Amino acid sequence: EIHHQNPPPAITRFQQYLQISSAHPTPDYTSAINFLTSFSNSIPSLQSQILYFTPEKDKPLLLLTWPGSDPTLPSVLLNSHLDSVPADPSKWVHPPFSAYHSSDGKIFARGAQDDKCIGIQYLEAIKRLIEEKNFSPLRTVHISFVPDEEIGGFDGMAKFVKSEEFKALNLGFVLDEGQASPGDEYRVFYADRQPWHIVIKAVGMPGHGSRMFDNSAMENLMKSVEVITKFRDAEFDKVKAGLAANSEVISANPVFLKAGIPSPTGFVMNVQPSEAEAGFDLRLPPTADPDAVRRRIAEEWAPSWRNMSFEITEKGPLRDHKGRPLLTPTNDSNSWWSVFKQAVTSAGGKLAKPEILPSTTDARFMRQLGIPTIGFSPMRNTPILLHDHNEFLKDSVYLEGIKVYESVIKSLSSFADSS
Ligand code: MET
Ligand SMILES: [Zn+2]
Ligand SMILES: [Zn+2]
Repeated sequence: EIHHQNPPPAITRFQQYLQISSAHPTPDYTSAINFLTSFSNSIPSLQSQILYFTPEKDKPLLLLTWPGSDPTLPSVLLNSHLDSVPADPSKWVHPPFSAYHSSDGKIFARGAQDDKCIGIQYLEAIKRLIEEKNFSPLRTVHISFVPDEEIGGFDGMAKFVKSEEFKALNLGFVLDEGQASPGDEYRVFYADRQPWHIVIKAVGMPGHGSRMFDNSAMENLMKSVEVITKFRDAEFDKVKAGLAANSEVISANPVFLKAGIPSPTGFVMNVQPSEAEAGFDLRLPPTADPDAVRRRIAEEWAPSWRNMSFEITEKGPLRDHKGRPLLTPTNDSNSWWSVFKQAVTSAGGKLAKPEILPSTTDARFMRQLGIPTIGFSPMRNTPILLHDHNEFLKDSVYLEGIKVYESVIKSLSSFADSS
């Protein structure tokens, strides 16, 4: 039972972090970093530094370090991102940056699940291990708060992993964000799907709105949209038939359509335009063959014989430097996994069968370097609301997550035998 008049300090701090708007397109990174730095300064033995990877120094990355007693051992990184996707206040029952605490314990805010919860839970867990349990780690533990994850991470984690500072961390294992679990078991992720942004463009004959003719830009675009929709349905049918999980097929979802000749009242209605385009968000599971997808796009989705062209923007790596898919083993061959799993169990939690994440995180940049990385956000009995209106997390679930991290951080940082 959480008292609303006098909530525990951990709840108040979570609300304070949520009240800082770090939503795109204008994330307030400075306030977020100031808040986190001042909290971290109040925890003994945590060191902090701010790194920048853009010349404008407008995208800070906060790196905290809890030194272990044996700094020669590979260290543990706990990662989260500072930013969030935008929120349209008119679609929310409570303002998205109010962190409103309802009488049934829900804390409403953009970022409550994705992923400000885990960033500050890491710190609360470390604070308790130091102040209440008098625990000191064998391995060094690093905590990173990175910018720009939601826009691809290119000025954030993608640059960080290439830096000297990153190499010096000598990482053995990374925890990054996962997703909420509607059931009793925590979900856990060993891979991500990789995003490709596809824009297809059609050109064609312009003409009077009344004329029937072949090869208009609109006709060409709509034929392609039909072909892509068929592909989408076939992939989705595998999921509906129970043959594959959502995250094990290729998703191809339309995200914009752009055509027509603007006029002061809307669009010119009696002219058939000579250009039209559409955008798709594709997500490829690690098992997908990227060359086959590229061929399909060129030959079927945007064939030049239909006056189509296309652009593929691959938002991150699909393979490591040895050409292997980006997967972290979740079996006994990975002793980090065994330690992690045991720690969740001893905190009273249970892990669901490890999954591929349907969306994409910064974990891909660490996995590309061959560093074992697990996606995990300890939220169970919680609806999946990331990027949705009215995103919330229950206070009790949030506090339970801190206990899980206490156990996980303690075990990972005490783990003596690295293989
Ligand atoms: C485009 S990189 C990933 C951004 C975001 N996390 C997503 O899954 O959509
Ligand atoms: Zn997100
Ligand atoms: Zn996220």
